[in-house]
Amino acid sequence: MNVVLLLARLGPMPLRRLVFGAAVSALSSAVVLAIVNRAAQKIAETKSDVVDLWMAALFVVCVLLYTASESWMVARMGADIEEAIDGVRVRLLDRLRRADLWKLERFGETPLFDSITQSCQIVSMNSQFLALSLRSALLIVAVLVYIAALSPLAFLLIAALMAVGAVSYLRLGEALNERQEIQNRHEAGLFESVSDLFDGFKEQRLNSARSADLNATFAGVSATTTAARNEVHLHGWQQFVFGETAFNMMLGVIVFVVPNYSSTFGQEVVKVTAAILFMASAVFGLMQSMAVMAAADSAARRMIELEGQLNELAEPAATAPPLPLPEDFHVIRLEGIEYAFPAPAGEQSFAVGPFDLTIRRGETLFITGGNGSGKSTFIKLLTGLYHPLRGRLTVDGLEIGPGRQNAYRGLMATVFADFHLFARLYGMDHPDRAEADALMRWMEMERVTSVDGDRFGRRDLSAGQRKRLGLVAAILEKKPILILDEWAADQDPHFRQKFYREIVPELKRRGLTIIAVTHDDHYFDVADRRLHMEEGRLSEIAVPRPSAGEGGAP
Ligand SMILES: Nc1ncnc2c1ncn2[C@@H]1O[C@H](COP(=O)(O)OP(=O)(O)OP(=O)(O)O)[C@@H](O)[C@H]1O
Repeated sequence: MNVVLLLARLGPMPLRRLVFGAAVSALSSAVVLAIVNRAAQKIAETKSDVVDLWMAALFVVCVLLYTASESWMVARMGADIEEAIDGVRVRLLDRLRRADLWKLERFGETPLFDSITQSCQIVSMNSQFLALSLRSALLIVAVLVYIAALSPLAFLLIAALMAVGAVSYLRLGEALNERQEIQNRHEAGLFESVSDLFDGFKEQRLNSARSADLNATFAGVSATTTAARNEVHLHGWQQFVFGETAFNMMLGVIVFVVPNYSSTFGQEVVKVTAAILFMASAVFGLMQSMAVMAAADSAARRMIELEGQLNELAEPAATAPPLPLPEDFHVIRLEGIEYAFPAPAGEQSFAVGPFDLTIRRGETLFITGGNGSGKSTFIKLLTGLYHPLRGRLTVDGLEIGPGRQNAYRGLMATVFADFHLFARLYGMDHPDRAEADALMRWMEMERVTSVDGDRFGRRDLSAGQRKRLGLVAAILEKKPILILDEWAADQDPHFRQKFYREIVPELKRRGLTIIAVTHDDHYFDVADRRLHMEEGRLSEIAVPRPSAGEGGAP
C-alpha cells in the first residue's frame, strides 16, 4: 500500500494512531451489535417490554465512543496525510531544483507536473478512505469473532465463503488496476495535447488547417481516454456487483445451509443473520473504499517513484561537499572539453569540441556562428549546466569538479536566449533602490515599470522589454562574469546600438567579463575577441577595429 508507505515517512506515530482509532471504532461498533442482539433476545425471552437501563447506558457509551473515535481517526488521518504530501511535494521541488539540466530535458515536464499537482490532489482527496477501510476490515473481523462465539459452524462457512469471495474480488481488483494504469497513461497524453494547444494557441488560431488537425488529434486522444475510463468504470462495477452477490450468498448459506447441519442453530439464526446484516455496511464500505483507494494508491506510487527518479536526476554537485573559489579569479581555462547529445538509434549525435580556450578576467568575448552550430551548447558547458564527456575546466588552475560547481556558477549572471523573468528577484534580499532605478533608466524602462522592493512592477511586457529587465536583474546580481545569449536579438535598432556601443563598453569598464552569443555582425568590433562556432568547433577570428573617425554603428 503506497499510501501507507507515504504515511510511514512521518515515522511510526501516524500509523499507530490510525490502527488505534480504527480498532476502537470497530470494537465499539461490534459491541453495539452484541448489545442490540442481547437486548432483543432478553425481550424475546422475558416477553417484557421493560428497558434494561444498564444495557441502554452501555449502548449509548459505545455509540459515543464509536462516533468520537471515527471522527478523530478520519480528521487525524487527513492531517497526517496532508503533512506527508507536503513533505513529498517539497522534496520533489527540492530535487527538481538540483537536477541535472540535460537529464531533466530528457525526462520531460509532464510526469513532474502530474505528480506535483494531480497526484498530490488525488491522494489528498481520497486518503480518509484508508482510515475507513482499516476500520471496516477490523469491524468485519470483530463481527466474525462474534459469529464464531454464537455458532462455530456458521463462522466456518461464512469465513470460507468470504475468503473465496475476497480472493476473487482482489483478482478482479488487479484487472481493474491494470485498466487504471492504462487510463493514467491516456490522461497524461490528454494533458500533453492540452499543453500543446495552450503553447501554440496563436499559431493554431491563424491557420485553420492546423487548428482542425490539432482538434482532430485532440478528439482522438480524448476518445481513447474516454474508452479507457469506461473500461475502468465497467471493471469497477463488475467487481462491486460480484462483491454484493458474494455477500447475498452468505445470507443464503446461513438461512438454507447451516440449519441442515446443526440442530441448535435455530436459537442463534436471528442473531447471526443480524450480525451479517450489521456487517453489510462495513463490507460494502470496504469494497467502495478499495476502489477509491486504488486510484489514491496508484497516485501515491507515482509520487514515490518520481522521488526516486528525481534522485537519479540529481547532479553530483548537489551532494558533493562544497569547495570555495576565489572571486577575484584571473583566468578560466577549458582544456579538451567535449560533449555530445545522446542520439536516437540510427541517428548521428551532435557533438561539440574539443574546446581549448583561455578566458581572461575583464575580457569581452563574442561567440558567433550559424544556427545549430553549437553556441548555446557551448554556453551550457561553460556555465557548468552540461557536464563535458571529456576534458577539464579550471579557474586559476583549480579544477571545477562537483565540489566547486556551485562556487563556479556563483561567478556568473546570465540572460539566456529562452530566459525566464522570475516573479521576484530571488536570491537578492534588498536590491539597492537607487542602483535599480538608475539601471531601469539606463534600459529606458522607467516609464514602463519599476523595481518595487524585490520584484518588478509589471511582467506582461514585450519580448525586448522583458530582456531588458533580465539584464537589469543580471547586473543587480553583481557577478564578475556576465553571460548573454543573443540578448540583442529582440531589441529595436536604437537600443541595439545603445547596447553594443554604450552598455557593453560601460559594463566592461566596470570590470565585468562579458561572454555574449551574437549574430550582430555590425558590432563585432565591440568585442576584445571573437570566437566563431562551426559544426561544434570554435576558432578565433580577428576582430575588426574601426579606423579613426569611423563610427561603429550601421
Ligand atoms: N537538448 C538537446 N538534445 C539533443 N540535441 C540538442 C539539444 N539541444 C540542442 N541540440 C542539438 O545541438 C545542436 C546545436 O544546438 P545549439 O542550441 O547549441 O545551437 P546554436 O548555435 O545555439 O543555434 P541558434 O543560433 O539557432 O540558437 C543542434 O543541432 C540541436 O539539434
